[in-house]
Amino acid sequence: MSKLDKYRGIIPAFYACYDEEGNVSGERVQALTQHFIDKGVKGVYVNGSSGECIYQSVEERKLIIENVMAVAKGKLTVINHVACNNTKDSVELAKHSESVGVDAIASIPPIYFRLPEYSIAAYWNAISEAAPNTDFVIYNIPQLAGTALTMSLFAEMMKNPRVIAVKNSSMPTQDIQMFKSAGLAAKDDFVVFNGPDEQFVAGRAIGADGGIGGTYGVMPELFLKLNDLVEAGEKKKACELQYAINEIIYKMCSSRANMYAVAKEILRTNDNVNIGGVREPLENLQEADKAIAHEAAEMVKAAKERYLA
Ligand SMILES: CC(=O)N[C@H](C=O)[C@@H](O)[C@H](O)[C@H](O)CO
Ligand SMILES: CC(=O)C(=O)O
Repeated sequence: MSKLDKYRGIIPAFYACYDEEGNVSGERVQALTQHFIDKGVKGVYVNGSSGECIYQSVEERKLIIENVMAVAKGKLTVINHVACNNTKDSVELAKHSESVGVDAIASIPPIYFRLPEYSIAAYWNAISEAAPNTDFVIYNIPQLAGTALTMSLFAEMMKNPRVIAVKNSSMPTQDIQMFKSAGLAAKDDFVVFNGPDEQFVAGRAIGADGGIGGTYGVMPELFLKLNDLVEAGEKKKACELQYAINEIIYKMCSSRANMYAVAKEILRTNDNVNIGGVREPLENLQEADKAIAHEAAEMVKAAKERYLA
């Protein structure tokens, strides 16, 4: 058993939880956390893209992780994404994360300005130093961040003993292999998380230890089953379930509204968990989007009946 086994499995990306006025709701954060515990997932990835972190204040992000920890402590592996695009605020969130006892902190690179690699490394290392007893996860999501994790930057970050994983959301699954191989060459153990939910089976096949995903939250049972099939070497069944999951994701992405608004409507419909809407400029649901969300919710139910029997 490795110290890093707590990261190996299905880790839903936590959604932003708002009240009816659009304010962060601690109560709803706790309800969603409990919902994920009941579903049996390995952990949660808080305050990431799916958590709408780039539209939230430092204080709101503290409130969110405090409420997650109030329910999840000892029951889930908790990874808190702390990047704020400036070192000072990110350091503050890293410190706070350690004080509330998260398992790991994570960070994207700084966005907007194209910074040299030594500045990105300095940013990540400053954040990591602010949580000296907490694991650190590099978040590689070049299509949104505008900066990719290169092998030279990765090699530089391997010098930091707290860096234990990459959450890889780039589209080439080969990137997973590259980080996994280089990580294991540098350290006794190293974790790579699959990012693109639509490629879970492929990502696991090429070396991902598990996954962190933005759509797991509306169908955790299906991803848990998918992970079991991969572990059992049931390639044909795994592909069949992956295809069914992908149809659900394509449906979720077919609305005018933001995908997370659709995800929240599915949670309300299928699971009776109400975490509000999305924060502007993300687009909330109009009637046509609600119909799409309800179709997706039905597809989730049908897939559960078909594949979990
Ligand atoms: C670009 C992006 O946001 N990727 C997420 C994290 O890696 C995924 O989990 C997606 O939300 C998911 O694959 C749906 O497209
Ligand atoms: C995985 C993902 O969607 C997130 O960063 O929240």
